[in-house]
Amino acid sequence: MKFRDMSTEERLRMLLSEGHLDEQDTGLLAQSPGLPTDVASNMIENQIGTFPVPLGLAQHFIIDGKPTIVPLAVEEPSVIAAASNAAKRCYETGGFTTSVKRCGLTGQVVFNGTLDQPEQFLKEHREAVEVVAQTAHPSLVAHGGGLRNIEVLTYRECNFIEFRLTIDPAEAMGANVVNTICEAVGHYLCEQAPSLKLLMAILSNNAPLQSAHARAVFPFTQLSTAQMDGAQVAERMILASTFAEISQQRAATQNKGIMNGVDALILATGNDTRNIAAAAYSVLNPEHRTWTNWTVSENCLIGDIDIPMPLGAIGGAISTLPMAQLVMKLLGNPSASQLMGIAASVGLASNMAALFAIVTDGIQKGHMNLQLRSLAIMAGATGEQQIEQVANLLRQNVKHASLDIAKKAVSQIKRGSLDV
Ligand SMILES: CC(C)(COP(=O)([O-])OP(=O)([O-])OC[C@H]1O[C@@H](n2cnc3c(N)ncnc32)[C@H](O)[C@@H]1OP(=O)([O-])[O-])[C@@H](O)C(=O)NCCC(=O)NCCSC(=O)C[C@@](C)(O)CC(=O)[O-]
Ligand SMILES: NC(=O)C1=CN([C@@H]2O[C@H](COP(=O)(O)OP(=O)(O)OC[C@H]3O[C@@H](n4cnc5c(N)ncnc54)[C@H](OP(=O)(O)O)[C@@H]3O)[C@@H](O)[C@H]2O)C=CC1
Repeated sequence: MKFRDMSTEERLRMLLSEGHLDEQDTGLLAQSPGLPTDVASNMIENQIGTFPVPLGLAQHFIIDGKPTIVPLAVEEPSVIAAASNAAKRCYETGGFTTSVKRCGLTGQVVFNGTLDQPEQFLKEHREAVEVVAQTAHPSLVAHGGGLRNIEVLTYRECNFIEFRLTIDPAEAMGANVVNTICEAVGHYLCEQAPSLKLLMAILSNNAPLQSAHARAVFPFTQLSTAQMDGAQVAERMILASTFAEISQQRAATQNKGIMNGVDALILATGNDTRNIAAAAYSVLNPEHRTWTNWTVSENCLIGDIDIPMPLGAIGGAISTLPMAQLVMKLLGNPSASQLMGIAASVGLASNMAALFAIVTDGIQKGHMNLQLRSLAIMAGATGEQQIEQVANLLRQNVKHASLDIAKKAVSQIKRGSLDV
């Protein structure tokens, strides 16, 4: 029997019998916490288990005047603490204010060939294309979405013609919906112009029309440290962000920091993380290397983020994963537009906390402090008391904390020769 045709149980038995895994391993895989095997095995191919990551709650968020619990699914320590930390520092000024543009996704129907008068061709077939699009996915129109625009682009020098569709996915992320419509339109146009060869009919993950803006105001009083007053910290944070605009190396790190929160929220809601990353990074260029902007006004630091966020509140894994449904419930069952605003706010918060840390105490103080517990577990520490014992030991000389030192501490504790 082919691997693809086996049940999950049969695949585990095979891995066991061929010696790839032992019984403890297959027992771990069979547990599949939070996601029944019959759901998981129908979501992906060749499924053997699930891969849980921790789910936590970022606190102190007020978004558009509403206190919001923000569930984040993430494997990295300090991401949730950082987002909460930033949200707390703008709590008294009302938290995050968002605005969202949700005007449609782009579908590309691309042909190899030429047309003498492409504009005229489109004009003659526009109405029929609209009917084809609607018939391809009638329920989308019922949900308030559907085809919004068609334009034709010619690439004469390379012999391509593209019919570019703008499709409103209503509350869905919309990839399947858009692909279905594009393919139907592609086949229809082929029939109308036999000189054209359909090359592809596919969603574009460049989604400038599905983007979110968030703003937060951080009073200088919330930024001061033992060494610097709030105005100085704000100035240094702006400088750090300015440096990201001129240094590709720094921008990559700043953007990773923004994605810490965004990606964790996207994952937790069952949205497609690759889609959001592709859309977000596709708008960056040497003139615009990051999504945030920091300014100062009236004794406050003001943060803005503008980021493509083509996500959905329904469909795909959002509706299939029980955990994603639970997360949506914790978020107050937001609409797709509201979720876009929440994601942008978390991205802005993640950036704020990271900038604040790196221009004041440095990232290692806060981040490593939390990372040490992971290091202790990696070194083999078990149980709350042992993990904290090892983390404490590493904390005493945080600059030299390493897996080796952690392992030595664990073995000493296990032998009873270390008392921290
Ligand atoms: C780590 C902190 C938050 C400590 O910061 P702190 O000032 O010591 O925190 P605090 O103890 O004063 O607490 C402030 C709030 O933070 C939260 N908080 C604080 N600690 C915890 C915790 N243990 N568990 C849960 N929540 C925590 C919590 O909400 C708390 O308020 P409270 O609820 O207590 O009233 C701070 O140093 C920080 O924000 N650092 C930034 C960490 C960061 O950005 N991590 C991401 C990983 S690094 C990275 O990926 C890329 C990066 C950073 O390089 C990107 C870039 O360079 O731009
Ligand atoms: N390039 C990319 O990024 C690609 C991504 N994907 C994947 O596609 C999936 C997302 O596609 P998507 O089309 O959103 O998901 P679905 O295929 O699940 O489609 C969404 C469905 O939700 C139903 N629905 C119910 N209520 C609403 C509403 N209010 N608004 C809109 N739809 C509603 C509709 O079906 P009904 O008829 O029942 O009402 C609709 O067809 C993700 O899993 C993604 O990973 C796939 C291909 C490419």
